[in-house]
Amino acid sequence: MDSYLLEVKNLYLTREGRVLLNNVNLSLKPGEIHVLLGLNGSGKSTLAYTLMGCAGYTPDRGEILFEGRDITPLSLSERARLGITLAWQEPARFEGIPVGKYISLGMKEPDRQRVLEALEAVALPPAQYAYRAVDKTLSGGERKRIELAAVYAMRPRLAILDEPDSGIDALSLTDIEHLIRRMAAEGSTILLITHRDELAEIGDCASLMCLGSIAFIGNPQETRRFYREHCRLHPTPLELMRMGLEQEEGQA
Ligand SMILES: Nc1ncnc2c1ncn2[C@@H]1O[C@H](COP(=O)(O)OP(=O)(O)OP(=O)(O)O)[C@@H](O)[C@H]1O
Repeated sequence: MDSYLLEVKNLYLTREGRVLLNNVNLSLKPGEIHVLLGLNGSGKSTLAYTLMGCAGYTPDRGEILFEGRDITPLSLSERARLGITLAWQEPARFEGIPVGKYISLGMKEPDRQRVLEALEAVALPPAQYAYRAVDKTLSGGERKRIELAAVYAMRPRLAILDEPDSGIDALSLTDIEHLIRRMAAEGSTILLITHRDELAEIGDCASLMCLGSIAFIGNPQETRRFYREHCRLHPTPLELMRMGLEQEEGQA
């Protein structure tokens, strides 16, 4: 029997009368890179916040298991202590502190060498960036890379990366891919959230989220194809039903 690092079972979340997560089921094996694709507004970030235990994202029903343990009742900081981390879509601003210090905030023990490695891993030359202040003179893409460096530096058990590619140019997309592979090689399990289907190729497995549900799970090529053929912003009920049928046929 497979043992999973993360198992999401029958997760539902309703906010302001809207069902944002609708019976989500997802399993990640240790060391796996799992890509979660989906259009804008399909519920990817909502799932990320719910997995992380963010305030206001307590599920109505369902379970989140981490190494077989039910972590659904745990707070964000308790989950962080288990080694779960979320790289936000909009990186947090700690105005004024040096970049190197910011990167070391989440590390169990200060390790200057690891901070420098983390900056190199996101292609930011340490000599230029380690002592520079985290402030509005950094570009959006630089902030994003610093956030990723901080996640890398802390060696998380599970890293939830919410659109690490947004605001980053095509050239540095390669750096991001490289970083994600490196994290996985060092033992982190990755849930990579994106709506750029070309990024799915770095996954061991890929899922597609649609209207708060997982509409398809397969290998990256299958999921990409399904995404390209079926996903548009407002699928009709008939299209949704067809998606369900095709997924079932694919699994039969
Ligand atoms: N706190 C909230 N209250 C009500 N609706 C919300 C709340 N948070 C998110 N939503 C809605 O839930 C839906 C899913 O949003 P979410 O941010 O999870 O989508 P997403 O797939 O991450 O989209 P994107 O790719 O644009 O980041 C959207 O329609 C959004 O407006």
